[in-house]
Amino acid sequence: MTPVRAPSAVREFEAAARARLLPAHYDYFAGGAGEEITVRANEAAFARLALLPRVLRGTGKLQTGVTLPGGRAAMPVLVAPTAFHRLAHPEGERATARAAAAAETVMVVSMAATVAVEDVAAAAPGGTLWFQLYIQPDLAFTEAIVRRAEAAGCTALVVTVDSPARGRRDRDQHNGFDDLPDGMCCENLRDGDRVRPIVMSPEISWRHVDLLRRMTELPVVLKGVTHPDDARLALDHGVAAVWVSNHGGRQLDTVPAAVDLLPEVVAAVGGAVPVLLDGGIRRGTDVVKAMALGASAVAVGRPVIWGLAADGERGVARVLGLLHDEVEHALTLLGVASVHDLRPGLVRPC
Ligand SMILES: Cc1cc2nc3c(=O)[nH]c(=O)nc-3n(C[C@H](O)[C@H](O)[C@H](O)COP(=O)(O)O)c2cc1C
Ligand SMILES: CCCCCCCCCCC(=O)C(=O)O
Repeated sequence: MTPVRAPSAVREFEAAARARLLPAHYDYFAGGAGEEITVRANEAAFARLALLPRVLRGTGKLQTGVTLPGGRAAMPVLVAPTAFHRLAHPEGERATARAAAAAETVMVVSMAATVAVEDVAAAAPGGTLWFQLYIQPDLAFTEAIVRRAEAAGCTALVVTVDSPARGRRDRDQHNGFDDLPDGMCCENLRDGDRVRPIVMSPEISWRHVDLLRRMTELPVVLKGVTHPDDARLALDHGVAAVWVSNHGGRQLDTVPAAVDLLPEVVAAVGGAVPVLLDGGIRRGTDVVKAMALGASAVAVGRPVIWGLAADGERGVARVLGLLHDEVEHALTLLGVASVHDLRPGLVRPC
């Protein structure tokens, strides 16, 4: 009998995950807004970028660690906030957090997590957690959530600003996916004996970012910036980092690929704060391309879900391990010793 091999590339986890997930749940994780043009563009844009290695650089020991406002990570790949991990695996966000801590990277806990942020933190003592927030129009409730994140030991707040409304997800509408199974809920939305719905409000504005900054000492990272003018405004409003993201193509369809937006945002930020990026990262070569174009670190959403659904904590650990190994391998072949030495000249369109 032919032995079944463990996936040797991140992309292989998707098939393993799909085989284990209910079809409607697979569609929720994999899908995006509208025609999913942006979903596809995110990955395709990396394929259109070529790497141009240098030779005989005597690089020796490699350096993949990065220091960010909310702490240090041993690899430049963070776990992006994604909702509903218990749909993928019974251990849910606990398993993800353990794997992220073992990889010594940051896990951004979604406000829509199916395990409470306190329990995620308890599952992975010593891990670095950031908390992702959708600012709720009820500011007292927003503040209560921020206090929980602080008390749980989160070291940064990631405020998602690309969601003044929910994306139109055709797959979810077709599948009638509009509720979580019994016994599962957004645990961070508990308010006394009820669980509030997440409100995505078009009324949220820069004024709320200012309010939030006054509410907490935690560094505020703005996730979902695509326009360079917004990156400049973010600096005016004192954010600690700008996160370029089109939400994995799940919000406004036909927004350009995230990596194509990166250079203009990096230029607008001008080194004042770190710039993070997510969307379509599936290989170590994608990571080094993004960093060569100015990202301080990147994050992965779906790859973590695929690892979790395929094999729980072990699957997430393998996904993160593969990406780490591939980053090191790409650095070696590029003739670059440190992720901090990646420069735009190493990348060109093809
Ligand atoms: C299933 C799923 C759920 C997500 N949930 C959230 C969320 O709760 N909060 C958030 O800010 N972004 C959320 N995102 C967006 C991710 O943080 C990230 O921007 C995106 O997944 C990156 O693209 P990638 O999946 O190609 O890596 C979600 C993405 C997916 C795929
Ligand atoms: C269970 C039915 C859907 C409820 C929608 C809540 C959205 C939570 C935010 C998750 C997210 O950002 C995403 O991209 O999905």
